[in-house]
Amino acid sequence: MDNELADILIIDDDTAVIVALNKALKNVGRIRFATDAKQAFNMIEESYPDLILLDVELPDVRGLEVCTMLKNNPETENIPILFITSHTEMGFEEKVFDVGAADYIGKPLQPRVVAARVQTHLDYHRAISLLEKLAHTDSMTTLYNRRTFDEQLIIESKRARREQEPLTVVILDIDEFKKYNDHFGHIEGDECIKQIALSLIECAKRPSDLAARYGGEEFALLLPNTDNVGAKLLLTGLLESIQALNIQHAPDTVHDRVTVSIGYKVLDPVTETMVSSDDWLIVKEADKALYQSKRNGRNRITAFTDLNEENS
Ligand SMILES: Nc1nc2c(ncn2[C@@H]2O[C@H](COP(=O)(O)OP(=O)(O)OP(=O)(O)O)[C@@H](O)[C@H]2O)c(=O)[nH]1
Repeated sequence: MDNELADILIIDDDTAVIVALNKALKNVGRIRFATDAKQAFNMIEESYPDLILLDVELPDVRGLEVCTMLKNNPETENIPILFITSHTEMGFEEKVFDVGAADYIGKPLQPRVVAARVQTHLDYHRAISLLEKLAHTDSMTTLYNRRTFDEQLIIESKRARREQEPLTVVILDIDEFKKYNDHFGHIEGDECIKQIALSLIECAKRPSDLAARYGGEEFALLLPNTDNVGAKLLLTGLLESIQALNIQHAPDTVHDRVTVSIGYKVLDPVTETMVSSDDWLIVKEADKALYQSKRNGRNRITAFTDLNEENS
């Protein structure tokens, strides 16, 4: 919602309240309204609002239940919800906060107080979202950062074991990048890293795929539900798309265009037991495969299983 007017959803069956809130918030955001819970859920599904103002008493479902449902859904749990209420009895405030509401606004409505409270929660929500984005992404490439990769690796390896699905981890590294930097300079080096990052984003297309900058000129991919055949196909496409970038390399390099070396490991529930106490083993094995790609001449893909075959 950066630089855009906030999207505020009012859920209330009282027309007078909707009109009053609309007037109070006209400079704060773009207003949508629903008069019952069913209509509200349809509107939320259409596009997630930045903030919800919710009546305690709705014709179909109680406001507290609506709030609980939204807070139990990972897609909507972070939307701030402010209750509109004329309830003044003891314990009511606690109930509102118990179901995860951000705040409540008492009736009769005071327009300036409503606008100030809503603005405060929008600013707070915007700041938290920005901090979360900064904490999880690499600012230079917009890829996820290593911390996010590490967190997701634990989650996805647990899921793969539980659901008996394959999981592929890929590590890749730009070839002879020191020579590129030494020849063209660090600014050009950064541009080269950004272009490789874009190729990764294009190749890892599934919503569950995760592309990360793992270190300086090193990247990682986490590909849930991807077996060896799928991994090979995707990585061959990646190698080709990086070759197609046609970035001239420094003199005295093995390849005259910028290339990458790739190593990967598939945890396959059919061929091996996935019980391992070391979540990082899969990364270490993908890394070993990467170094085999380097040793074999770079600009190539090596699976960890290929190493075992080479050694046998
Ligand atoms: N421009 C730029 N360079 C970086 C960045 N991060 C790491 N590097 C450079 O990447 C280079 C990596 O060099 P090495 O680890 O020696 O490996 P290499 O030259 O790529 O050789 P191989 O990995 O064996 O193919 C170093 O010169 C780092 O300074 C970055 O963010 N920007």
